[in-house]
Amino acid sequence: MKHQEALTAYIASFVDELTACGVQDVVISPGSRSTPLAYCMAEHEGMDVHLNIDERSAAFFALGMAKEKRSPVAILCTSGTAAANYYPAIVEAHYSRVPLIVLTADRPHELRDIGAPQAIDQLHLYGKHVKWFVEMALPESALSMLHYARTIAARAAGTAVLEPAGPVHINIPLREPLIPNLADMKKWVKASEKRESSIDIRQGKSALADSQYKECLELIEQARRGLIICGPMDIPGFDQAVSRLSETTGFPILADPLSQLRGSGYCKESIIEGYDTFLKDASLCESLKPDLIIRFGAMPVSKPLLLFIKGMEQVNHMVIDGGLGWREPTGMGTHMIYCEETVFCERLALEFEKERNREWLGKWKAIDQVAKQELRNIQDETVLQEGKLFAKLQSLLPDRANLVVGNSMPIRNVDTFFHDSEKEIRIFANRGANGIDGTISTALGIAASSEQPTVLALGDLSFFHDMNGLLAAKMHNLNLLVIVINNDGGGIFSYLPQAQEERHFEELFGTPHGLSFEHTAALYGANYACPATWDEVDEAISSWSGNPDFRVVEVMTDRKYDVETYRALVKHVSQEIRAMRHVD
Ligand SMILES: Cc1ncc(C[n+]2csc(CCOP(=O)(O)OP(=O)(O)O)c2C)c(N)n1
Ligand SMILES: C=C(O[C@H]1C=C[C@H](C(=O)CCC(=O)O)[C@@H](C(=O)O)[C@@H]1O)C(=O)O
Ligand SMILES: [Mg+2]
Repeated sequence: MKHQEALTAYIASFVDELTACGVQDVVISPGSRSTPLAYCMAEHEGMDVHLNIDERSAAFFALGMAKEKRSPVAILCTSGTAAANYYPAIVEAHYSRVPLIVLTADRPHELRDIGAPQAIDQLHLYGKHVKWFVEMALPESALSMLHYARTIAARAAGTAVLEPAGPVHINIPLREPLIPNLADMKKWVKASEKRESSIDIRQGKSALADSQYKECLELIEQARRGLIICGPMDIPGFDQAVSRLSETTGFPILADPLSQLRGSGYCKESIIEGYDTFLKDASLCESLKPDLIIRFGAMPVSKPLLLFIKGMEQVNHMVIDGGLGWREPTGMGTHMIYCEETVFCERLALEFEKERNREWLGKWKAIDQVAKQELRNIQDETVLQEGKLFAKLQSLLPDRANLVVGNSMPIRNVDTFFHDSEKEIRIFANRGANGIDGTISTALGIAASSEQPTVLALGDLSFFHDMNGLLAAKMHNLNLLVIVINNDGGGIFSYLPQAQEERHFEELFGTPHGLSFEHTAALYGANYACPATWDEVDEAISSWSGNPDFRVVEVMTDRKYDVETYRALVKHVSQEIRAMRHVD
């Protein structure tokens, strides 16, 4: 009895504190050692349990939920390789600053490193990819230990959301028998809350030091050809603040598809979306050289933009990072400013009420308009082509939706072709580590926590990589439109230098597999369509928009044709821009 009492009191207190600190969703994968936590979480009214059998999928599912909710989600698994399967999603959470509470049940110390079953070394299992690691003490019912359990829970939740947000790992050794007494759970929760409510771990918004403020003000005041560059980020209200900064400084905003600025009503006048295409033209880059760069968020998807910045010798390049990190791969940053991004914009925008020169902004907007106009010619394509699919997508989506985009070519096609959106589309992708794993599960986590319909667009290898993840849609009756662009392999490699070498290319990089996914859709209970014409694509997607369900739409394309079409279009864009009068 003593053992069960200690187990129940301790775990119930821990779980109650997690919910009190805002952790109200947990993705649980089945196991025995994690039994007391699973039972108490399922029993606790403040905790929603989402069962996901495959731990790799489960962790990405939680990642998607946490991204959509902008708050921490817990994951719980048993000991052994179950815990190791969490690792890919933890890496992505680390680099994309998503708060996860990783709970791994473990064998007690006497069963470690002696050949006992399902006992691996789980201490610091995820290395530097978690912000904090702790191994909890074994359960005890002393009040001080119940307070300790609460403190660990509160510290984990608080640490996960402190900037830069990220995953924290709690390893929980548990001795058999593992069944708690759920009838006593409420009693112990009450008994252990005999103290102030959960520890309040707060963080002030990082502000701008006066000395930095003065220097930023001076640099902006002196600049005549400033650029605001917004990479992947998701800060509610930032769009209005950065739009104000652009308005008062006259600086254009180069907006990555994951900046949440494309489609924002605030930035229409100053947003530039076609830069990935026209910055491929080296001579044009020269005429667009800025005298100041102010960069927010992670590094944009666009490699041409990265190369453009890398060519900026003698240009002041401010990186504004409220997450106190170092996301500066260009090597050209001159000022690393640890200030909350919206605070920075609001503080500095106020200083420039007077009218500023608009020619520079006008030049960028004119070039961008020509580029986007020419890119829209992709609509003339008659065969199924990946670029046209993304160009059409925004007209086919509902007015408010989540668009989750796979890495490799899908995110680059969104960058190139998804613009001038009049709809409220939140765009998500796993750009922390650019993995092709876990994409389906991430999208289903977003679908599970969002009120809006969710669409996933990804490649065939990315689809193959996480087919297991589809089970969550079937188990939890989730709606998701999965658009899989099947070019029978890794299309992106056809854009890379590897494609110059015929030998071994298909074997090592193209990796054709000959799969189509109709049976996969059937296995997981999804509706399925494989449109053969653009009219059928329109029907398959727009009919879903009208009545969302769980649907796989497989669009067959040709890798070689897609590269040729894209390159011809880029060339044409460049020619049209050179033909413009005042672009010197
Ligand atoms: C887990 C993981 N494995 C391998 C890679 C390397 N990689 C990047 S893109 C790519 C091919 C992706 O193919 P697909 O999803 O079909 O997209 P496509 O390039 O055809 O658009 C690969 C293997 C990766 N980024 N992540
Ligand atoms: C496939 C991998 O990722 C590579 C894919 C594309 C990148 C690239 O060069 C794209 C070119 C463009 O967008 O114009 C490449 C890079 O960033 O250098 C990535 O490494 C991979 O396995 O790394
Ligand atoms: Mg592919």
